[in-house]
Formats: sequence, C-alpha cells, structure tokens
Amino acid sequence: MLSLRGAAVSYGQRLVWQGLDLDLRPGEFLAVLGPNGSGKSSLVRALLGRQPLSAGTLTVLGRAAHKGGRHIGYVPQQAALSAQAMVRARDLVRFGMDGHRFGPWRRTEAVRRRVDDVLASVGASAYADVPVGMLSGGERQRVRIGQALATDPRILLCDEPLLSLDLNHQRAITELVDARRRSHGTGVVFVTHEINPVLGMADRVLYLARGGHRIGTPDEVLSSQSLSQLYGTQVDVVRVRGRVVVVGAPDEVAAPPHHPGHETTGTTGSHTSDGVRP
Ligand SMILES: Nc1ncnc2c1ncn2[C@@H]1O[C@H](COP(=O)(O)OP(=O)(O)OP(=O)(O)O)[C@@H](O)[C@H]1O
Repeated sequence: MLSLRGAAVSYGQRLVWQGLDLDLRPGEFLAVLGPNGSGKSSLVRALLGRQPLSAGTLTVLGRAAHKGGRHIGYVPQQAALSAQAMVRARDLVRFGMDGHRFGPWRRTEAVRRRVDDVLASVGASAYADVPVGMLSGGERQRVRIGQALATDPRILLCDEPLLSLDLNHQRAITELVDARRRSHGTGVVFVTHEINPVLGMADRVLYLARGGHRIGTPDEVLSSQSLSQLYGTQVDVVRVRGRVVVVGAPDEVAAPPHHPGHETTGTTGSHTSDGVRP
C-alpha cells in the first residue's frame, strides 16, 4: 500500500532519518515509536505527500505520492480547537467527505446517511449534533477518526491519537482502529509514545531514534539488544506484568525549536528515562 525505498528526510543540515525501506501491507498495523524529535511526524507528513523526501522514493498504492489523495485518511495530533469548537461532530465528518467525493457541500440524503453511518462506525452517534468543543478528548478523537474515515480510505495515518487520553479511552481508540483494519483491510500507520496500548495490535514496529531506525515485529524491535544498538548505549527493555518499559534511553532533544506546523507533544525531554511510558 505504501512503499518507501532508501527514504530520508532532512531540514537544511538537520538529517532526521535516512535509509528507510518500508512496505505497508493491506490490513497491517504498523506502530511508529521514538522519542520527541525523532521524526515521527515528519514521516507522517512525508507519507501524506506534504514533506518532500531528501532522498529515496515513496509510492502510495503503486503511484508516486501526491497531496490530498482520498485513499489516505489522516488523524492529526490533537490541536487547539479554536476555529472548529462550534462545529458539530456530524459537520466535521461531512467536511472529511466534501474535499473529496462530493465537491461543494451538498445536503443530499446520501451524504447525510453516509455521515450517520460513519459516526455509528466510530461509536459517536450519541453526540453527532454536539459542537466538538463540548466533547471530551476521547469523544473528540472518535469524531476525528470518523472524519479520517469519511472517504473510506485504504490507508489510515494516525499521528499521536492517544495524547491526553486516559487508559480506557486509549484502549477504546486503538480498538476502534484495530477493528477497522480487520474489517476493511485498511493499512494503519499509528504514531504513538504509548506503546502499551498498541502492543497487542501492532504487527510491526518502526522505532526511530538518533537518525536511525529499527523495524520488525514488536519482539524483535523492543528488545534490549535492538534498542541498545540503535541508541549506541546500554538500553534495557523490561516487561512488567505484560507491559513494556524502556529504561535508559537517552533523551534525544534538548528543546526542539518551535516552528509552524510542528507542535511538540510534551515538555522538553518528555521522552523520559523509561522511554516509552508504561
Ligand atoms: N518544518 C520544519 N523545519 C525545520 N525543522 C523541523 C521541521 N519539522 C520538524 N523539524 C525538526 O525535525 C525533527 C523531527 O521532528 P518531528 O516533528 O518529525 O519529530 P517527532 O518524532 O514527531 O517529535 P514529537 O514526538 O515531539 O512530536 C525535530 O528536530 C524538529 O525540530
């Protein structure tokens, strides 16, 4: 579905990652992990065709990537709502369709039914008519996923969809995405700091750090040996009561410079010494 060969992203002199070979299969769940500033969002932007590769190639469904393809659904990082706060959940889902299939916004019966179906599929029917500014974080994430699924995309890119959600909502959101890929064969790229909610679902993990990466099954990548090699220092991956904790991964960044379109997801060095939060 997605194919990267020898891919790299850099901003000026800053090389973010390089030498990335990746194929996403239909229905596959790929978790993308890594500390702040390791280039997870840059990868998502590259896959969306919004960030040019500095080396290598990307094809999406067999064709060179381009912006705005309706085959890719995108769940962005939680952003300040401001402009959308008064928009109803059902309108957000409809916006997701308008840009693609239906041209100018038309209130046709078919569109209304489709919006209802999408809202039902993400469990958001009960608050379809509530302004999104009044929804909880978890409810809003359901609606955002609905918006991303509005065009019935074959690939779903989720950029930190679990941020600021409690454990129950993290589980609900990951299960929603998991159910979707199983029922529709949707390929999923799921960027997260929170490995544990996706551990049982991820077919493969791509771990980005220090300009390098590891890719493989969760057991292959999330091992002391693999992460120690990646970081170039001793890192321990321990499993405690079925949860994975990464101990000793050095913080990657001091303070990522703020620039438009790049929202950091936590405080400086939030990739803590236990790395992936339990
Ligand atoms: N548009 C840009 N111009 C210059 N540098 C950028 C730009 N976007 C990202 N960067 C830098 O590239 C690096 C990777 O950023 P990116 O947002 O992809 O990382 P990330 O892994 O998603 O981080 P986080 O977990 O904090 O969201 C960072 O050092 C960041 O400051």
